[in-house]
Amino acid sequence: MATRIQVSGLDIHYDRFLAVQDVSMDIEPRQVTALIGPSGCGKSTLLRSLNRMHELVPGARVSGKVVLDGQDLYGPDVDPVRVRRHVGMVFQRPNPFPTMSVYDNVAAGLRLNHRRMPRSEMDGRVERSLRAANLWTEVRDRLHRPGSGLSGGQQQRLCIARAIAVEPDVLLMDEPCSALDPISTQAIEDLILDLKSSYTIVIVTHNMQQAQRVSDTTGFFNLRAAGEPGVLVEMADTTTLFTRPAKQATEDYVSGRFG
Ligand SMILES: Nc1ncnc2c1ncn2[C@@H]1O[C@H](COP(=O)(O)OP(=O)(O)OP(=O)(O)O)[C@@H](O)[C@H]1O
Repeated sequence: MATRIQVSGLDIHYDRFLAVQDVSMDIEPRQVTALIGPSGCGKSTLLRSLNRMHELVPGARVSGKVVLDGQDLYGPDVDPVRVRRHVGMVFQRPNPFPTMSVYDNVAAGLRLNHRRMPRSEMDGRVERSLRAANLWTEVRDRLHRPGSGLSGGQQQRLCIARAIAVEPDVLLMDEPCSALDPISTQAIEDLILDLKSSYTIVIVTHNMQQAQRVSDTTGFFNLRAAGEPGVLVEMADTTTLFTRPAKQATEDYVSGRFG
C-alpha cells in the first residue's frame, strides 16, 4: 500500500555540521517525487532520513518530523528496522549480495521477516518480485547462479526486486541510474513508471531530463550559501517547476546556469 509522507521542520546534522535545514514537504502516494539540486545540498541525506538509514552514520541526527500515514518515524517506540521494511531503498551502485544467487538475493529480506515461509510460497514471492522488476524473463533460467553475474542494469533491477519482495509502502532511489548505460537507464525508468501505481517513490537524480521523464512532483534543493546548509527552495508539479518556476534560483538551475 502506498503511503503519504509528511516532512516538517526537518534539520539533519552530521555531528555539529548542519547539512539540511528546516525542510517541510508533502510526498504523495502513487506518485514519483524527484529531488534535484547541486552536489552537496543534502538530497541524499534527506532521502536517507526518510527510512532512518542516516542513523547508520555515527554522529548523524535529525530533528523535526517525518510522518508516514500518521505515524512519526522518529517517535520514541519506533523500531528503525521495521521502518526500513516499510520504506525500501535502492542505491546508486547496484549492490546485490555478491555471493548469493539471483533467487537468494530476492529471498534474503523475506527470510529475515518470515522465517518459516514455505518453499512454494517463497518461490511465488521471488517470481512475483522479479516479474514486477521486469527481470523474470531474463533470469528465470539462471535463478541459482550468482546475482553478481548479471549485467549492471540487470543487477539494479535485481536490487529493485529485492527491495519490493518485502512489500514496502515506499521506495527511495538514490541516483539509481547513474552507473548505468542509456538502455539500462531506460529499463529502470520504465520500471519506475510501472511501480508508481503501487508505491510512493522518491528519487534523487542529477539528470534533469530524467526528473522530467519519470516524476510527477519535483523538489529543488540548494545550499543557502557556500558552506551553509541545504534547503528546499521550491517544490511543485514537475512541469511547472521546469517551465514556470516561482524562484529565480530554480530557474537558474533548471536552465543550466549553475550546478
Ligand atoms: N557521512 C557523512 N558524514 C559527514 N558529512 C556528510 C556525510 N554525508 C554527507 N555529508 C555532508 O552533508 C552535506 C550533504 O551531502 P549529501 O550527500 O546529502 O548531498 P547531495 O545533495 O546528495 O550531494 P551529491 O549530489 O553530490 O550526491 C555535504 O556537505 C556532505 O559533505
